[in-house]
Amino acid sequence: MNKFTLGMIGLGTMGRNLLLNMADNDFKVTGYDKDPKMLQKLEEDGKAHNLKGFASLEDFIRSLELPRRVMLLVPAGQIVDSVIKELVPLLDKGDMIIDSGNSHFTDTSRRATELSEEGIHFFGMGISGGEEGARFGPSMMPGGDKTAYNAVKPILEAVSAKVNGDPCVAYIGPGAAGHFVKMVHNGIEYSMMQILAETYDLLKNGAGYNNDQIYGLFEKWNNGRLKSFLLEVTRDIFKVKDEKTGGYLLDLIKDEAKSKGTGKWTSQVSMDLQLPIPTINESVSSRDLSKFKALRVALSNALPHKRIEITDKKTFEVQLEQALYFAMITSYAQGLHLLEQASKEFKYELNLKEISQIWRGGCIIRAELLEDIYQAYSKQAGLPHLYSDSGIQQQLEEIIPATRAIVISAIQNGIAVPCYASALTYFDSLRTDKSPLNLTQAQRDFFGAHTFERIDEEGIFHADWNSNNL
Ligand SMILES: NC(=O)C1=CN([C@@H]2O[C@H](COP(=O)(O)OP(=O)(O)OC[C@H]3O[C@@H](n4cnc5c(N)ncnc54)[C@H](OP(=O)(O)O)[C@@H]3O)[C@@H](O)[C@H]2O)C=CC1
Ligand SMILES: O=C(CO)[C@H](O)[C@H](O)COP(=O)(O)O
Repeated sequence: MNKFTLGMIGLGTMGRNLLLNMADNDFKVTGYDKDPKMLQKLEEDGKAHNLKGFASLEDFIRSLELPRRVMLLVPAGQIVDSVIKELVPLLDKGDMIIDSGNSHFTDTSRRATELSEEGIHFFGMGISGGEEGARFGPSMMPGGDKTAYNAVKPILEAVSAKVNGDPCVAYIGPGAAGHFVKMVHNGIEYSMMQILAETYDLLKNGAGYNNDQIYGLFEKWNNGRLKSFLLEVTRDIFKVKDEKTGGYLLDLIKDEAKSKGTGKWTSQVSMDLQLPIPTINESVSSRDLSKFKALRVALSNALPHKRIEITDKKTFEVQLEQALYFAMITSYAQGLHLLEQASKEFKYELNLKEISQIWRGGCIIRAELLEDIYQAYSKQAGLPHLYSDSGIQQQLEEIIPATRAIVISAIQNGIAVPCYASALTYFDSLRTDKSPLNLTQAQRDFFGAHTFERIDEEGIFHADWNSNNL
């Protein structure tokens, strides 16, 4: 029997579609899943390619050419460890395992170390684009063992999304760099989604737009500089009707958001690295806050407020487009700043130009704006922050006044805009040459003798605050 080039474990949404994509690109691939229904579905969908699925892990492993390339697309966490445990006794030295799920980067580091002791190459790869992306061209972020990467590079490049002919996949860096970058991608994704939710709230509850009007506005914006995958799918949501009731499906969805953890992990790491990403943090908190439905309902009854309708809708639309653009720039800026810091801390050797390039196509956060970001990092590899680029600065000058107007109007009208407000405050904090944190240092020294530095003299100082000129 001719052996298979790559085997996929986990034939759910992502695994099945990525495997079909590989088969479309003439790679001889196979799959394994514990669930017989998944195997049947793979064979039905893959009839044209004679795609084979195995119900026995042993047969699946025997069917692969040496050295074996095994890709995992199973749920992240404990399941990945149990699949690896089952796999290892069946593999030989030199074989490789590619974990393409949303694994936590610290799990990836641990697994790489454990598997290298067994002589097995392991690398973690983030993949983005959802079902459609996996099937027709995702963005992929592989990191870790370069031998293993080189062995699958031609497959990954062939199946990835392409922008101007360039594949949306590149070697990200050593260790768990691939999974780290995918995690931050998801943090940016959470932020962009929350900003769009706040925009919806402003339009619906602030300015009284109906779903059709919001669809029209998003359609108009998506034809301009805001063009992005998330704006496009959000626009389409406003059109979808419920089969049962005939009403808008969106209006029937409970307002409590779930999450699988990648946004939270991004916020947790940012705190550990002391690299602030407040807008991403707010998007994580907004999902968590939404879960207190009963409390929200009780408080809205106990503390009702009247929302004032925004009447100058024309000006409001123009300003909102600018504010939305600003908040999107800031979401990327915070994520990229975190990557810069993590690269130093974890020695990931991240190339932000290349990362913005592979995010331009295939992934959930793909957007026209990434072209400007890519240009910014192409001009200056060590750009300290996205706001430091002169092209971005010109855009900021134009859009900040409108952002202020939108945030003020939201606050006056009692509409919660945590991401918009935090993005603006982040901007104001970052471009402040003199922060008020000299006072924080004085307070710390006053009550705890924690010392401070002076602006007129080198060294570490402590003052006797109680006896000084009171
Ligand atoms: N869905 C998405 O849009 C994206 C998902 N991801 C990530 O990709 C990974 C896979 O996600 P997705 O495809 O959506 O998940 P699914 O749940 O759709 O598919 C996972 C598949 O793995 C199977 N499985 C579970 N345990 C085992 C095992 N021990 N051996 C073999 N097969 C097993 C599951 O079977 P069963 O159902 O019977 O348990 C299921 O068929 C996750 O880490 C996810 O976070 C990344 C990007 C986008
Ligand atoms: O990885 C993805 C896309 O890039 C997934 O869509 C993402 O994991 C969804 O996350 P959550 O369920 O937490 O909203």
